[in-house]
Amino acid sequence: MSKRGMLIVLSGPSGVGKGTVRQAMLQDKAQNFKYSVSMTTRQMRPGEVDGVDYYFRTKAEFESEIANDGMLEYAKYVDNYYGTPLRYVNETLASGTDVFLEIEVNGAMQVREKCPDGVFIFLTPPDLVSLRDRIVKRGTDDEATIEKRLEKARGEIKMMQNYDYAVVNDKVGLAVHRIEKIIESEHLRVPRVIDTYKKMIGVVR
Ligand SMILES: Nc1ncnc2c1ncn2[C@@H]1O[C@H](COP(=O)(O)OP(=O)(O)OP(=O)(O)O)[C@@H](O)[C@H]1O
Ligand SMILES: Nc1nc2c(ncn2[C@@H]2O[C@H](COP(=O)(O)O)[C@@H](O)[C@H]2O)c(=O)[nH]1
Repeated sequence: MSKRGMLIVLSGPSGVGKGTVRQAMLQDKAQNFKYSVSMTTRQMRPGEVDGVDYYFRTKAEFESEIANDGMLEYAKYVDNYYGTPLRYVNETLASGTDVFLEIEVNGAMQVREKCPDGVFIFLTPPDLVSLRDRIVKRGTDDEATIEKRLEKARGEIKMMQNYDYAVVNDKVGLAVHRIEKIIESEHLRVPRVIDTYKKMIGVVR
């Protein structure tokens, strides 16, 4: 039986750079995880592609997925639904491949309940001024939305205590390196490798 994949959850306030870091990690051919594309009811931003950046759905479609138990987790964030389709995560983990979720804190806590052996990483900004700068420079949100996102950021940063690791995104390359080290170490944790060694002991005897 092949070993089950590891679930990696990355959270952090809006604009901290989760998407940027994840994309940089996906460029690294040595990384062997699949990104789980989320579902959302928010408007598509210029350049975003349905099925790549998100599955863009209506509120009714999203609520029907919830009713059909199709979501691993979901949350409302700044007036829209966001959630993780369950089937892709289950199938990918079962095939032995790691799955990477990039989700906000309330959804992450739902995942924590359901998958306590996941690895929960919180990406932090160096400070709140840099966070604001990043959201403003990204240019995807109007002033009112930026304020709502920043207001949420303080509460989200408090939730860091519920995560296993905190990684500062000062420089993208450094943040990527830190997360890659975490993933590498997590793969070596005894509960994850014990089955392999049990087999070895069986052969020795
Ligand atoms: N280390 C960094 N230094 C400076 N700018 C950065 C850094 N990391 C990301 N950025 C910039 O910050 C902006 C926000 O990044 P990104 O969209 O990846 O954030 P996010 O956390 O995924 O946001 P959201 O949760 O809203 O989707 C982008 O313009 C990105 O280029
Ligand atoms: N609980 C979930 N949160 C998610 C998911 N996908 C993305 N997100 C988070 O939503 C906010 C806003 O994202 P944006 O693309 O509108 O800037 C951000 O914190 C994302 O990480 C999900 O499936 N579940």
